[in-house]
Amino acid sequence: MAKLDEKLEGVYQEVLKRNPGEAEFHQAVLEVLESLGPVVSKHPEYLERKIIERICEPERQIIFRVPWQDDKGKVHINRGFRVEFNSALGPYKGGLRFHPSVYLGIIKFLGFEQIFKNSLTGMPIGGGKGGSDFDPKGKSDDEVMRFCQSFMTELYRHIGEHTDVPAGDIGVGGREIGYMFGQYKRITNRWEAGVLTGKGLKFGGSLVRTEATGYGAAFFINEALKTRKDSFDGKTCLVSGSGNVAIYTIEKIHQLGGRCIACSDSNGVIVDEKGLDVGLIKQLKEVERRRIQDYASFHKHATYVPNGKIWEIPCQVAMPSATQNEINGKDAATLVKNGCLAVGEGANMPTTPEGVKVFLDAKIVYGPGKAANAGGVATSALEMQQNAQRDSWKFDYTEKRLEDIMVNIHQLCHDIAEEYGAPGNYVLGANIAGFTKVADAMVAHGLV
Ligand SMILES: NC(=O)C1=CN([C@@H]2O[C@H](COP(=O)(O)OP(=O)(O)OC[C@H]3O[C@@H](n4cnc5c(N)ncnc54)[C@H](OP(=O)(O)O)[C@@H]3O)[C@@H](O)[C@H]2O)C=CC1
Ligand SMILES: O=C(O)CCC(=O)C(=O)O
Repeated sequence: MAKLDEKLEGVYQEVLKRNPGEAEFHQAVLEVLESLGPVVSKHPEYLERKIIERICEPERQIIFRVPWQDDKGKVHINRGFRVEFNSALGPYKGGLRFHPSVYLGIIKFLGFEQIFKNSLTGMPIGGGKGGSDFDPKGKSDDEVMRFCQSFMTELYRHIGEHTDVPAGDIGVGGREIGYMFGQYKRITNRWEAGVLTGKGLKFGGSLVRTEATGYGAAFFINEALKTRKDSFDGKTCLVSGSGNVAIYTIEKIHQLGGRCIACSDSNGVIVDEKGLDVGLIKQLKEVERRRIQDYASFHKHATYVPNGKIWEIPCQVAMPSATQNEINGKDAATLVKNGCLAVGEGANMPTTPEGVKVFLDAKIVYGPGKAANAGGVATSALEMQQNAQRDSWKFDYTEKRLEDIMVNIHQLCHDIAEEYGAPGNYVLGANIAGFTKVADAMVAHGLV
């Protein structure tokens, strides 16, 4: 682990003291602070004005009760969160996660990452994140609807197209966004498309938003491979998860000439050496809401490995697209030993600090989540633009906008890494580029 600059060490110790028990948040903060030593030497005003302390302290944290009834009439109480982290560049923007593991520390790490990611997109969006410890798995549509309505019955008073614009994340897709939009409209009596993104295409959604995070991550790694005179062509790839990000990462890798041979869920891994059948995965996961295990009953040549470890399968490109800390130091060493040339993070913070060190030391291509998966939120900002114009753009045009944004993000991270004497280090490039823009805006806004 890099040693922190003395002044930044003080900031970090304060973060630990003020936010006890929030391990994921501590991890996300430390990773950013490790990159900022040379920045604060060059810009002492950031320290004088306590910009870093301010960035580490959310502007507002909302925690609320979410009561709902299941189909049998039994009452359940979940906890809802929205952390409005930083609005220096625009309204708070970031997804909602519904997963039983959710607690304040996870929402804060995600919200903190979102500040820098959103800055990298070049769009006018601040950082925020929210969610609940509600588990949508195994719930009926009606149960999910009642939960979403109860969740929005509190959340509506904190959000708005110029204030805070939530979207999806783990466990929150088009169905959940639709129910929440309906409840927002009902409570406020406003048809305000820009209040949520990831909406259905018939009521203000944008083409390409569904595909954007996965496609964007593949575009980013494609750019990084080009700097090494390489491409996806003919590469064997692994993509963890089998949700929104995973599905469209696989699809774009195939379009770019690679072959994904495995994906996963929290129960196991599916391996298809012929290349995964994306159409089948979409049908199983998006339409029928089944488990990835069922893939093997449609393709007899594929194998399902219960509790399998996807990172043990030899590959040239790995795209973790499930959840945080899914690649540890040992997994990273295995990937590198097996010939992996590039890792692109579709998920947020999927690699532990030990794993990141392995990738950086090995000097393979390593695209950290806040840069590589920024295509989702960038396309959400494009959805906001279309809503503001009361317009809807064509698929090809919107996809080209996404690709251009990802090419720019790659270039920015690449150039900043070179400028700071660490060529090829996209972690440093993303942290410094993302941070500097927010910090300069905060300086300009005065002490707020
Ligand atoms: N959706 C978006 O636009 C964006 C998402 N991200 C990040 O991408 C990642 C995936 O999100 P998304 O695809 O939207 O979510 P989905 O809910 O669509 O899919 C999540 C996938 O990851 C697996 N998964 C989730 N939690 C765990 C866990 N604790 N252990 C093992 N597997 C797990 C799920 O398996 P199972 O069904 O078994 O739980 C599922 O296959 C997250 O890190 C998210 O923060 C980043 C940027 C934008
Ligand atoms: O589209 C959005 O607003 C949020 C996407 C998101 O949650 C993320 O980038 O992690």
